[in-house]
Amino acid sequence: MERVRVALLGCGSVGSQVAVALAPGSESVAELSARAGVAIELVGIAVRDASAPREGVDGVLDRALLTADADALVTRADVVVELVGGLEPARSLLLRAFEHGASAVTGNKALLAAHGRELHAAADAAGVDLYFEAAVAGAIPIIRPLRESLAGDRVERVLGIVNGTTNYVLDQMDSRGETFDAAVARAQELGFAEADPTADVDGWDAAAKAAILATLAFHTPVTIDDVHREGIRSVSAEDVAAAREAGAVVKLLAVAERTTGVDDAGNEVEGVQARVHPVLLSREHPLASVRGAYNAVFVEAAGAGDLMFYGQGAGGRPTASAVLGDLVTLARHRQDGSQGPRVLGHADLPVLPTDAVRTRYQVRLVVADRPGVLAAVAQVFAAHGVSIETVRQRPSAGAVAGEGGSASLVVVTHTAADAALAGCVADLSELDAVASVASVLRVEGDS
Ligand SMILES: NC(=O)c1ccc[n+]([C@@H]2O[C@H](COP(=O)([O-])OP(=O)(O)OC[C@H]3O[C@@H](n4cnc5c(N)ncnc54)[C@H](O)[C@@H]3O)[C@@H](O)[C@H]2O)c1
Ligand SMILES: N[C@@H](CCO)C(=O)O
Ligand code: NA
Repeated sequence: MERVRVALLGCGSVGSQVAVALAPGSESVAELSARAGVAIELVGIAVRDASAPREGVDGVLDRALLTADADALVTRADVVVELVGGLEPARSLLLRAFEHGASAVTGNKALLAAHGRELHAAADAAGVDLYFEAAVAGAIPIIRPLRESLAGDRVERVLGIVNGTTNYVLDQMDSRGETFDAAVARAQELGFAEADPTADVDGWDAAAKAAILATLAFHTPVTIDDVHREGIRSVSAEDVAAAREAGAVVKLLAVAERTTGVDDAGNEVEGVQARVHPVLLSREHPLASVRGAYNAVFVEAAGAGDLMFYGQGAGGRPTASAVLGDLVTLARHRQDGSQGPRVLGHADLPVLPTDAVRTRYQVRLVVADRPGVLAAVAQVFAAHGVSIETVRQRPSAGAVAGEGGSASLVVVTHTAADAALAGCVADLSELDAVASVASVLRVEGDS
């Protein structure tokens, strides 16, 4: 093969950076071609409006490369780089590319989390590659480590801070004492958060990434519908302040793990679980040090032990770095006729239902400081079969310390099922001695 023809679909934040790096005649494309061992040739860029001005691209690239006909463009390529986002037409364009024998690179987590199984199967059937390093944690190499470097190990658990917007918001609440609304507004001003921050703050973006991480880590197709999802809207400034006092931090984590649960037929089985929710994390945990809009993925493997991957999870240039890395690999594969490792095809674990989630919990109560209260509270946990790990008591903020006042009681449980915990909370609220259940948070790492 003398050259690898590349079709770029989409010329937005990420696509425009990829386009500039592949500009015909540029030093950068010459360098990428040298690394690939074959000439990389950009043959076209599909956009919505081929006549619209394009900042950053006009003057760098020949406008004749722009086309509004993505369907035709994919049939002229050896590698298609999909950066339009969304489910359609991205899905159909990739399937069409595979039918025509092209490989593909995508950064589209939403598409992979919904239709990954179909797309991987279509690529396998066509004998071509589908690479997607940019889809999880942007620039951070995490797909390739899971797919290739750890192929000889047994991954037990993956914990990720995979959404920069929510990490920025929680970090502002922690470091500046801001409210959730003020922190979201600041993230929007700085361009981290979208005008409609739903996909980020409600955990949709992280859930798509959790599905992809779980699929790779456990060789089992996991979709976004399989992911238990809670966002960060319920996290209050008081939760974050209380966490800080207790030497912990609140983070939105994507968790993919090999665990046991109860399947739909009521049997205890080993399986895969994927979930996204806020957690209380000890400041000792490596993920607690991930500040601002940065991302990190923490992998627990049987042989390797703990690994952590850290860096920028978003932004045009950082994300384009991951896309271009995939492109160089696929160009090499086209040149030597090889193919990357299969993603699916050796599934061995069932995906556990989302209501089978079991985690540790921290329950913060405001209680009367008088005899018998602790025993009454402990009795509620016992009645629901929830085992207590630690109990801490201190005077409530503003309350007079000592007997007769009110106290803040912080109970951390061992692993418990959601339903059992919900039963505890309902019964605790009914106790005379309990003024309020101030917060309920899941716990990861040592408390
Ligand atoms: N921006 C990031 O930081 C980031 C990080 C990781 C992954 N990603 C993923 O990369 C992809 C692209 O993201 P982005 O931030 O560049 O988005 P973007 O919205 O900036 O760019 C997408 C571009 O595609 C164009 N487009 C949409 N439909 C089209 C079609 N049918 N034909 C031609 N063009 C079309 C849009 O007009 C837009 O210019 C998405 O899947 C996103 O999830 C982005
Ligand atoms: N909105 C995402 C961008 C990368 O997917 C984030 O905040 O991390
Ligand atoms: Na990545």
